[in-house]
Amino acid sequence: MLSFTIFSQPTSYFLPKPHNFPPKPTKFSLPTTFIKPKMSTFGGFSINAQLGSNNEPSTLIEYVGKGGINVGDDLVVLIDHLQYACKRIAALVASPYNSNLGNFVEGSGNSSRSGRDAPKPLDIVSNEIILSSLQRSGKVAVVASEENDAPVCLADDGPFVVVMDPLDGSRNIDASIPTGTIFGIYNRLVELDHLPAEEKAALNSLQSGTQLVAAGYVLYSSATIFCATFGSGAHAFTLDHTTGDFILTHPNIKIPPRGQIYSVNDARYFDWPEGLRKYIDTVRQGKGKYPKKYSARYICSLVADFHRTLLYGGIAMNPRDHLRLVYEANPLSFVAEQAGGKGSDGKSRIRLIQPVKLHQRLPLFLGSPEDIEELESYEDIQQNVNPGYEV
Ligand SMILES: O=P(O)(O)OC[C@H]1O[C@](O)(COP(=O)(O)O)[C@@H](O)[C@@H]1O
Repeated sequence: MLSFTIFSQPTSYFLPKPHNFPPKPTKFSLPTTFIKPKMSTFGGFSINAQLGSNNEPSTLIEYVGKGGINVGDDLVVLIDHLQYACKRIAALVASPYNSNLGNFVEGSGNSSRSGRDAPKPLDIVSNEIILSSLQRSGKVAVVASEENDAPVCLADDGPFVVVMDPLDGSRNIDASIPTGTIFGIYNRLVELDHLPAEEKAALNSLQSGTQLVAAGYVLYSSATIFCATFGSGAHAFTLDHTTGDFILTHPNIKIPPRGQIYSVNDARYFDWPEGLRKYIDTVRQGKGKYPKKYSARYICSLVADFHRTLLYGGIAMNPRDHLRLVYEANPLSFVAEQAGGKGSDGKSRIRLIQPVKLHQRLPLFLGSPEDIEELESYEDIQQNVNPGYEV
């Protein structure tokens, strides 16, 4: 039985606001710091506000629309609704002292997960915010979310299927640690239209990662960043709080072919297999193919760890069966590949793994191509001892 509960949520979250948040100035004049676009450089990657032909910065919607890569009107409408939802989540995570959140009991919502995995209030609210935006877009037939046991049917004739983790990393939320939304977009499989609703929703959600039309993530951190691929490179847009627009700041991201950073929860060292221990021991000592000692960075928030890896290079990994193929590994692998990187489960390319169930978990290694290849050469890198950690 499919369930979709947005109408029973506190109305304050779901007032059908007109789609004009925040109001757009008629003529936007740029602060000079934007016109002289070089802002900073990290690891050889320069962050620029890209100016369009009218000398104004390109917004996400302009970029995907007719003035940019022109992904088609339906997808533009979907992305417009998605970015709106993500701005609402950004505002919520930045200011979570909303009394309505108290109405959500930890572990409530439409998910049977419990213990460490039980959804937090902000997980549930973020899920509802995105679901209601996608429903209003009229462009989405099915949404498969981490927060719902089964896929949710929206508009029967919607051209797209969305898979998502609405708010990853939320267990750190009370410490204001970065969180993120992950999404993937597929075409609806029209050849399945004749099937019963539940069956076609499930099959539409289990498409292979190679069929993704678009994918990305939104990082909620010191900046809110919408990073996406539509199959022609990976591009990131930073939320400009003065106008409410996502501005193209990182066009055509290229991950460094090799980084000097590994990102993993190494408290699990003694549960790791021999190959993974050996790899980490080797690069820590600067004895790998790249003869410099590696550094460790681990936020324990997948989007944040992946975003850093995309910009600085190296590997973000979780070697145990924890992260989800459909709405975490596949979308992030698509972005990684479009930036010249790799997404692997330690043995195979992620996007070639056929999903068999919605919440399927697997080891995940994302990052610089040379680092991933070197790590894979140790062969025995998937952690099979997975006792169910408490924190
Ligand atoms: O406990 P581990 O293995 O370090 O896992 C941490 C990972 O789990 C996550 O919190 C995701 O877990 P959930 O999908 O259960 O929310 C990631 O953000 C993070 O990378």
